[in-house]
Amino acid sequence: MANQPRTLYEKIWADHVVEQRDDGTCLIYIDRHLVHEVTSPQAFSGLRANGRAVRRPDLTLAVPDHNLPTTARRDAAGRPLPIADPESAAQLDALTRNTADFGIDYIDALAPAQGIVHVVGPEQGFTLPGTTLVCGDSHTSAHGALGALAFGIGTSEVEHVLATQTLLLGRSKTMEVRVDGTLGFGVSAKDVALAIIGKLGAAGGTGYVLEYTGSTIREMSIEGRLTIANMSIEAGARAGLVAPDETTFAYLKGRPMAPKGADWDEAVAYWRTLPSDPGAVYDAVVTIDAAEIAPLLTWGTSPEDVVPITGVVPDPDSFADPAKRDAARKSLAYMGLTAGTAMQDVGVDYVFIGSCTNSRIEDLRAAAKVADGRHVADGVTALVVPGSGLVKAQAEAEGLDHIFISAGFEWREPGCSMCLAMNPDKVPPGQRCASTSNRNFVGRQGPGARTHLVSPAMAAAAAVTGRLSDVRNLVTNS
Ligand SMILES: CC(C)[C@H](C(=O)O)[C@@H](O)C(=O)O
Ligand code: SF4
Repeated sequence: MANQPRTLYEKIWADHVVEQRDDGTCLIYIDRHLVHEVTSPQAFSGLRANGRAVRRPDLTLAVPDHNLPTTARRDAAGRPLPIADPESAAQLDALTRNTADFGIDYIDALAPAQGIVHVVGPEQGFTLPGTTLVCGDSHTSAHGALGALAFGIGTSEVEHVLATQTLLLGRSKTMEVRVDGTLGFGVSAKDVALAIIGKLGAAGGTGYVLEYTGSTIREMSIEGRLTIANMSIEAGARAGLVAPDETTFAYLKGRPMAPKGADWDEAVAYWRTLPSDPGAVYDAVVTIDAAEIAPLLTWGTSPEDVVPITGVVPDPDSFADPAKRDAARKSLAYMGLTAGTAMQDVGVDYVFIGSCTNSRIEDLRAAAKVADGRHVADGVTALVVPGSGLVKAQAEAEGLDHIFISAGFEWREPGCSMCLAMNPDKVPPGQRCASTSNRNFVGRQGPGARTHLVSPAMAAAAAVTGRLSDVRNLVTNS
């Protein structure tokens, strides 16, 4: 059945099978491997212990992001500043040593291109359509926005890929997530991502690779697609794909690690063959009407706990499923919320604009548009953390840093920052944060921290009003 229509996932999979095993699993060739400081140290130790080399250092790229403080990295004289936390310093030193010893490309903490691994990959043109891409990090799903089959792996798999450039994998089921129509005023890719997770549930995508299709996705920038693919894992899916198109090619052309000259033309010709064939069959299909998506946010401690900003804190008793009722009760207690409270009546103490979900230039522009000419409300600490040094430089070239700083936001160095409590940027216990990141789990932003996931524009709206706010009341539709 050579001519049977195939999905994008099936095509990429078929092009990477090295060996099919009797139990149905396949040895899959891995084209790209991203490495960060948290999940790689034991993998390198394993290689050393077994006297192994990295098989394809040229297909491996390392960058520190999770542990790195986002305060100034050099003193006034330009000398590098030491990292205060000994554990972070040790992990960063280990990455520096490991990449040097094994001959791996390394964007170090002081390099202009340093940033969050999932911002850096696409930005450098390291992430390419039709490739298999892995990283010891769950949000590797982001890279699927460019049509790469990209997923997170554990540390032992990191070692396996370093040593062999392959992985033993079982096939996933496919789910089409179709979003059609025009997004309303004030509604962004983040709201689409939250709408999808709200609909699927945090486990709805388990066992599937999602493919995002439909006119809304087609019309979306790569930045927006990255936001959506990034959160695939929050719906339980291992990966999320967007078929490559002209938007993808325009984004990648000329990037430092993208193919050049005749190689580029050849690559684009291949990439054009990748989109799912008409009539290709998915194991499941979900459709969403873009016009029905409002600016959304989370109320609880799972990314599926989604409500429109015009809504209220739900009553746990309103959930049919007893497990969900119980979870909702616990969530409300943790979040310090009472059922029936209007979301817009909830005050915030912190605002975090950053993370691999929402720290690219378009995200910062959207937040700056709201911040422009306003001021962060009294008692609110607001951080803007660009996803990479290149995003930061671009934002500064556009004057966005001035807008943020004069509005009272802190303008930081790139890194994971307040997305997770692995570096000095933490939300104190009991404090509430409007955050553009992707996880609102218990303790995610610090022990006892309360997180509401929002879009960049909504985060800026919360910062300047001091409460969860409808961004549509703060910007004009022009
Ligand atoms: C630290 C890392 C392993 C982790 C992940 O896998 O995603 C982190 O990036 C996260 O977002 O929780
Ligand atoms: S920004 Fe957050 S979600 Fe992304 S890799 Fe870092 S810790 Fe994970």
